[in-house]
Amino acid sequence: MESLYTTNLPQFAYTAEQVQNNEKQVAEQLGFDLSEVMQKAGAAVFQYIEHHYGNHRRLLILLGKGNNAGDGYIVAYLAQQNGYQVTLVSFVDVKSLHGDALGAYLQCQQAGLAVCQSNDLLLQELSAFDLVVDAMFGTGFKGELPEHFGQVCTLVNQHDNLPVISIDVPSGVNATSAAVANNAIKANVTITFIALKQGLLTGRALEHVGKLVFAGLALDELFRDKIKSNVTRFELSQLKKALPNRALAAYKNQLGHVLCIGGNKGMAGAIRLSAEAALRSGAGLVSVATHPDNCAAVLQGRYELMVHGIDAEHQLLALINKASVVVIGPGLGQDVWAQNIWQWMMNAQCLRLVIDADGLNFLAKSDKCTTDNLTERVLTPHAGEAARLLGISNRDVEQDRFDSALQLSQR
Ligand SMILES: NC(=O)C1=CN([C@@H]2O[C@H](COP(=O)(O)OP(=O)(O)OC[C@H]3O[C@@H](n4cnc5c(N)ncnc54)[C@H](O)[C@@H]3O)[C@@H](O)[C@H]2O)[C@@H](O)CC1
Ligand SMILES: [K+]
Repeated sequence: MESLYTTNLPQFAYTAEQVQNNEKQVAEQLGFDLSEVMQKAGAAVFQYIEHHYGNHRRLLILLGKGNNAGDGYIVAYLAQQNGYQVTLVSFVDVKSLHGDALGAYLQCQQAGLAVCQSNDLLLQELSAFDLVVDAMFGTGFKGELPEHFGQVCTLVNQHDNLPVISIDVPSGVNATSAAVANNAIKANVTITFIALKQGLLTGRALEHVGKLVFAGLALDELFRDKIKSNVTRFELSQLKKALPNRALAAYKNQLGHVLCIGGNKGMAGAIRLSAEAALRSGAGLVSVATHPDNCAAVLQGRYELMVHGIDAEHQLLALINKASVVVIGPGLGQDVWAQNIWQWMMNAQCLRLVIDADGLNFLAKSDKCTTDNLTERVLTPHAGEAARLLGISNRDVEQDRFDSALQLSQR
């Protein structure tokens, strides 16, 4: 039988809203209604279980009230039909189900599958199960988990040997912003449908997603062609393809010259690592401008580097004039030596500037960014540095990493 899922993830990612607002139209254009799409979603998850957890015969399926639960009911139905022992636990009154989720529930009911309401006794007995299917919340989730959902997620997370498959999105993860609710479930595998959700790709969400698997449900290609994505996912293999081929007769002066500025007294490591990374990723020439005390340490064992001790910032001029890309910040520090270099650089002309680490700290303290004359700038903040640059808390950044990145790019 044809595989209904793949571990080769698409390149483009979308918000939950983009998927919700467009899946119906895309499905209809292909001649499906959404209840058929739900059947396909359930079938893809069940096929994954059969292929990868086929000897895990006792399934616990945790259900909410929306269409994510609808997918869970379809998985339950298919598993029961194939001889699995299935226990369904709903955290809402099944009377509140409606639409396609209700249809999927009725399909289970007709097949004789009973649904338990969440009950403490059952939750104490997780060792009676081989696999948990998380169908509590999907793309509809925002904010914090209601307490009784959070309690069961915590319990499941504590059972290290109990694998969890999350349907579409791990419950408690916001599929758009990558914000993670308290007590969100930690999946071993998340099988996501139709289009990759951007919130599954970054930050703390990664710890909850586990292995990410994609099931296009036959809608993915049309969806991708019709809907513009604002988030592109890169894998190393794609980055390799993006690098131009080297001519056989190429020589180092034709392959770019990176200048790495940083490494204060006693902090040679970061600038050495960034310079070495530039060499390894293919730069023809790499120069380092660092504290004079670091020259020997930076050069040690990496004799391709051209290392310059900087006593006075004007010494940078000759180096910048030769560089095609300048990196400033790794191990730069915050003292007078570092400040002088930073100030000088902010008035210098260079085509491309990567600002990292202490460079970002200086940038956060500047009342205005004096690098406006530059044509290309790349900032590489972690969440803490991004928070400083935006004048917000780390938590605020983690609540929406995409929006934070967008705000930074617009400054
Ligand atoms: N037939 C369909 O529409 C299809 C739906 N799909 C599934 O449907 C999912 C989306 O379904 P829904 O839009 O119903 O949403 P969910 O099933 O993700 O969420 C259910 C409900 O939870 C509520 N909710 C959100 N945050 C909450 C919070 N913090 N506390 C309490 N309640 C909260 C929402 O208002 C929503 O009504 C997808 O993730 C996917 O699994 C797929 O099966 C494809 C087909
Ligand atoms: K889920």
